[in-house]
Amino acid sequence: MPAIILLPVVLLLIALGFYPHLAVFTLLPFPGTAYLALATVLGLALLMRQTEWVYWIVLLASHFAVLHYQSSRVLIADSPINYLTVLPLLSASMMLALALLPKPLMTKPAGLLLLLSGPALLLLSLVLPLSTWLTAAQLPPIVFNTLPGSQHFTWLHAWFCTIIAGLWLISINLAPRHPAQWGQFAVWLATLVSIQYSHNLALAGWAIIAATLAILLTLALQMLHLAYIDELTQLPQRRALMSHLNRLGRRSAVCMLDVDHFKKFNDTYGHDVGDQVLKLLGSLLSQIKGLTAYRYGGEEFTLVFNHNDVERLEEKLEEVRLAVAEYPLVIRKPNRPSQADNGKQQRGRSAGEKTVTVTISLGCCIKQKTEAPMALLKRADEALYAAKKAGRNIAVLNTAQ
Ligand SMILES: Nc1nc2c(ncn2[C@@H]2O[C@H](COP(=O)(O)OP(=O)(O)OP(=O)(O)O)[C@@H](O)[C@H]2O)c(=O)[nH]1
Repeated sequence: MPAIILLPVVLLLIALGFYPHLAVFTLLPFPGTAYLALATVLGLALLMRQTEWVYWIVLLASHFAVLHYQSSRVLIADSPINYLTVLPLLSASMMLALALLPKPLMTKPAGLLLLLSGPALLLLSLVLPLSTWLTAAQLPPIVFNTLPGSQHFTWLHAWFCTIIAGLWLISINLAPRHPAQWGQFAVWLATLVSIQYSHNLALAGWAIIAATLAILLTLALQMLHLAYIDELTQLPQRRALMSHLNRLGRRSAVCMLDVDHFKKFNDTYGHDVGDQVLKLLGSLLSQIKGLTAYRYGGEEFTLVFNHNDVERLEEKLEEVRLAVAEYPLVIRKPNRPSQADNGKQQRGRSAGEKTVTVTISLGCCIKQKTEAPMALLKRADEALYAAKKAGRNIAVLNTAQ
C-alpha cells in the first residue's frame, strides 16, 4: 500500500503533538543534518536513476534554507502578517505545480529551467514585499488568526492547504497509483510541518528528516515496482510469481493461461494492438476476485488460487474465460489517435473502429503435498496444452492431488 510512505511524516506529527520535548529532537545539529540527509537521498535517487526526485530535493532544500534564514528575522519583526504567512502559500502552490507538471530531462533547457525556477522564485519572494501586498488585499482579519496551538498557521493557511491537499489527492486517485505520487505528497506535508515549527530550527529540521525518510521509502518501493511489476500489463511478473510459489500453502492451485491464436491476431492487427490486448487482459485479471494474477511472459499468464476446492476452481476458471471471451475490444484504424493508454478499451463503436474479441485457454492443476514450484508449473502447462489440443477457449482442470 503506497500510502505507507506517509508514515514518517505522520509519526513525526504525532511525536511533535504529544511529546514535543523528547530528547531526540535536540540530538542532531541543524541545519547541517538536514542538508546532509537531503544530499544523501539526492545521491541515492541519482544512483537509482529516479531523476524526478532531483526537482523535489532541490525545492525542499531551498524551502528549508529560506525558512532558516527568515524565521529568526520574522520573530524580531513581530508583525501579524509576515513572510512566514506567505511562505506556506508559496511552497504549497509550487509543490502542487511540480507534482502536476511534466518533468523534462534536466539536461534539456526546459528541465534546467524547471529545476531552477523553484529556488529562484523562493529567493525572489525574499526581496518582494509579499506580506505588504497580502495586507493590502484587505482580507477579513479573522483569516489571519492562528489555529489553536499554532504560532504560524492561520485559518487562511488551513483553507488554502485543504484545497491543495484535496486537489492533490484527487490527482493521485485519478492517475494510475504510483509510489512516487505518495512520496511527493509526503514531502509537501513535511514542508507544512516545517513551517508550523519554524520558530524552532531543530523541530523544523526534523520535518526535513521525515521528508527524506519518505523519499527513501518511495525509492525502495519504486525499486520493488521495477523489479516485480510488468510494465505493459501492470501485473506482478515471473520473479514475484516464483517468490509466491515458494511460500504456497498446502491447499492451493495454479493455472497457466494463454491467448489463443495470438500470432495470427498480431499478424492481422499489428503488434501494438496485440500489446493493448495484453494490457487489457492484465487489467481484467487484476479485477477478478479470489485469485492472484501474474504475467508469466509473452502472452502467457499465471493465476494462483489459495484453495483447492474443485467446484470453486471450475467456477472461477469459467468466470475468467467468459470475462475475456465476452469483452468487446475496439480496434482503431492505425491513423486514428489511440486512447487505450488508460488500460481500458472503449466499449462504444464509431466510424473507423472495429470490434473484435479474443479467447484464452486455461490449464489448471491442484498442488500436490510436497510438490516443488517448477513441477507444479509444468503440470499446469501440460493442462494448458491439453486445453489447446481440445480446441482452445476452454479450461482444463487436473484434479489429481
Ligand atoms: N503484441 C505482443 N505479442 C507478443 C508478446 N509476447 C509474445 N507475443 C506474441 O505471441 C505470439 C505467440 O504465438 P504462439 O506461441 O505461436 O501461439 P499462438 O499463435 O497464440 O497460438 P496458440 O497458443 O497455439 O493458440 C507470438 O507471435 C509472439 O510474437 C507481447 O508482449 N506483445
